[in-house]
Amino acid sequence: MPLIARPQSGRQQLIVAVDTADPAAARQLCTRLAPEAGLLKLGLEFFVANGPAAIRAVAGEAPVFLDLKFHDIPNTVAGAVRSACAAVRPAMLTVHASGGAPMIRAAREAAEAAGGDRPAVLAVTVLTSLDAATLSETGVAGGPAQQVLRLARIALDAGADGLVCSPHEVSRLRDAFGEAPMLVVPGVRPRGAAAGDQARTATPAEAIAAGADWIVMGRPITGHADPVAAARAAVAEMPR
Ligand SMILES: O=C(O)c1cc(=O)[nH]c(=O)n1[C@@H]1O[C@H](COP(=O)(O)O)[C@@H](O)[C@H]1O
Repeated sequence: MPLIARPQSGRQQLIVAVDTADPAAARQLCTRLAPEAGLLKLGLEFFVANGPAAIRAVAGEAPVFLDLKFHDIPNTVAGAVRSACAAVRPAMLTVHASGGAPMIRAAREAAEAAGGDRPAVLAVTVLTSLDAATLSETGVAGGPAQQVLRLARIALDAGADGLVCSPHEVSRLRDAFGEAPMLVVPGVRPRGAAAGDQARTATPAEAIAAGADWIVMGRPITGHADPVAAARAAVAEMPR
């Protein structure tokens, strides 16, 4: 069962996060941006408002990254992965690495059992919105980089195909785990763009140079007056 191919370079490495509850706006963004990107990411905001059938309706034939960040007991996550595979046929989906090894294993097994082209199971490590102080309030000592490495080891040993991390941890993950894990990297901001609620950020050029396979960008593209031009500018920045 083939997984999504690792992108070579350029626009294949861009994932656009289409975060809106409005199906007409989502459809317009997807139609305009699918030719500019490797995947379209649809997540909680769109899914909760519109459901799984609407994801296929707005994305068409474009590969979809279904970002619902499952985090529950293994049986429930396995069921959610089965349902997601049947309803959306995503190329990628997310679970929280902090759900632990049995949960991640259950997600991988459910993805394998779905048949056809199974989705890549990505484990979200430490959210890019968390800085060291906010993370430590949750009881995690040692800072984001240490926690990302800890969760990455658990996730990869339990069968995750890849990891979601901030640009700040990419080179450390490559040093520790080599080329094998797919690294999907949000928290990416062109120079001068508003960080918003993102805490651990870098530019598209920095994230790709550090070893990201894909970068995820939402608002700097979808909130731009010309989303196609913003997507092309991000791709133009990437080292080849
Ligand atoms: O799993 C994700 O994609 C994700 C993980 C993470 O740690 N941080 C993060 O921002 N994301 C997602 O990446 C996208 C970033 O959007 P912007 O901040 O608008 O570029 C959002 O859809 C987030 O849900």
